[in-house]
Amino acid sequence: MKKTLDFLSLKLLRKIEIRYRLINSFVLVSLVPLLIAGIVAYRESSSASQEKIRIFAGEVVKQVAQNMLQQIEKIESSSEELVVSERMQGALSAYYSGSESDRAAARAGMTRLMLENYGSFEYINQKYVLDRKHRIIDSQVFAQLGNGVAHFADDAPDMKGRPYWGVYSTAAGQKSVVMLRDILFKGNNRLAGTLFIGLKPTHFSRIFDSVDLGYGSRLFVVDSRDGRIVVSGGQDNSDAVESGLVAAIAQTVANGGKDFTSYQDGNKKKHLAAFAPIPHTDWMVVSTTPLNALNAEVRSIRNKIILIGVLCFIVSFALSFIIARSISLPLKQLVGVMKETKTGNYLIRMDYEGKDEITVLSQRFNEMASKVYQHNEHLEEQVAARTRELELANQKLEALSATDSLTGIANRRRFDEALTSELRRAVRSQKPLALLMLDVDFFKNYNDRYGHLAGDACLRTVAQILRTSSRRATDLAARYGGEEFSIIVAESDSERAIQLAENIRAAIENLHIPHEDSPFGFVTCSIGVIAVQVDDSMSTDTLLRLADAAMYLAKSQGRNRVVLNDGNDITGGSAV
Ligand SMILES: Nc1nc2c(ncn2[C@@H]2O[C@H](COP(=O)(O)OP(=O)(O)OP(=O)(O)O)[C@@H](O)[C@H]2O)c(=O)[nH]1
Repeated sequence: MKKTLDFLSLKLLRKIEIRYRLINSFVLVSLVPLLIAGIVAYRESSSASQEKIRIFAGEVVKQVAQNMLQQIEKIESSSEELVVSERMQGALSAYYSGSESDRAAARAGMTRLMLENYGSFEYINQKYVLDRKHRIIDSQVFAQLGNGVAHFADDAPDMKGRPYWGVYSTAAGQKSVVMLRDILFKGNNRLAGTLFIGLKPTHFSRIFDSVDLGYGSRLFVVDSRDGRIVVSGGQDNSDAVESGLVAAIAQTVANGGKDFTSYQDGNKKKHLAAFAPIPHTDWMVVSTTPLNALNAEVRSIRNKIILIGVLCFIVSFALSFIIARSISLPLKQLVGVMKETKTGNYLIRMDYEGKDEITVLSQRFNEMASKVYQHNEHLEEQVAARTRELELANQKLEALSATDSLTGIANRRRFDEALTSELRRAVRSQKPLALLMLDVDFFKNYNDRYGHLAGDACLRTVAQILRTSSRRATDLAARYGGEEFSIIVAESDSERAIQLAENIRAAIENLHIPHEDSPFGFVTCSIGVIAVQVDDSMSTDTLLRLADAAMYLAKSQGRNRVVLNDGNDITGGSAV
């Protein structure tokens, strides 16, 4: 059970978008009960209408049959007195056995008798006495009428003493409801004649003329032997009923049914029929109701239900659409902004106005996005700070790697790089490049006398002089190694280079740093100078070698002096 539920709710339904799930559920919830109620109501009201007509029409036909019987019995009982009356019996005896004058008198007597008995009844339009051969015993009657009446009487079944009721139509089409009654001689019980009483059909139809069952119902009396309509109500002028009706009644009666049946007419349309037999006759009072008309009311209810259903569908669809939208749209928005964060955009925010779960979710998302954004910002700041620190450290490292730790001026590495690039530049610019090589005189002695630390201090002082002397941006003073220093002087001719070297030498000398183990009595230096027009063939080694040679020449010439090597020969300087 749980598995099925999980499969339906967590797997199958989740393949459908939320809004479609919601719309479907709304529509189902609103329509299914309505449909069920509608179908039930339709069925109920349909069978209720049929039941109503069954009871109502059943009662009506019974009542009409009752009233018809009363009328029939009334006619029958009055006729019974007439046929046994002395005047009728005497007139008939005279008719059969008297002379011609007696027969004529009998005819006249019977005519009078009939007039006296029935003349005052407006609803009786035919009143004859027929002889044994069914001829009308009245000389006034037309032969054609006489023949019709005779045929009618001939065709009537033997009712074994009871009156027969049938429908007689004249040649002119006038219809009468006729009672035929045998007249017997009282003395010998032999047949003397037949009483023919024709009544206007309206005499019976007025009984139910005013009865209206509604639903297009018809009410009539039918002869069950031939299906002919005896009398019918209202404007109904039909002569006979549909054949299906009589058969259906006969079938129903044969199956034990008493008062209700249904049948199909020639157009295959179904009708309901209530019937009630009129005792002592072959007649039935029948009421028929077309099922179609009966269901019209029900159909109208059904149509109303359909209309309400459609309206409910539209309303529920609109409602469910709005509600589904209120859920799915913010969810979609949420999914959208979440996707956006994949690109790193954490400044995006959800709009939230409401009190539902999605609002809470949106708020939480916004808070989370803010936090992530702040965290990222902080992280970026940290990274930037670290990068700056790293750059500074790198710069420091770079400076350190290019600086001599003792003197603070450029070291040998830095010097080599600078010399290489200045050499290239000088080749390109075709301007002279000068190089000074400086060595502290008798420095071993200085160390030995004053100690290594004093030696270091001395080297720092010399370096300071070099730094302050090489003020041009392109000049570079470096510790070449030990107590040796070098200065690159770019774009400089020998004159300026010698001048610079001389300034340095003099500056060191003028410091008068005591050096008791030097013939000068204080710290001095020897400087070799080169100032050359360089070309592609020249290397840094060549330059250094030339400068070195000049410097050693200065040493060999007595120290504390500047010697120029112009590339051709070495020009010895002298102590100033
Ligand atoms: N205090 C100190 N002494 C150093 C340093 N580097 C080299 N020296 C010393 O410098 C001295 C160089 O001596 P030498 O090359 O023999 O030459 P000199 O004594 O200067 O004599 P000349 O160069 O011929 O005038 C050595 O005694 C080294 O120990 C240093 O960083 N600090």
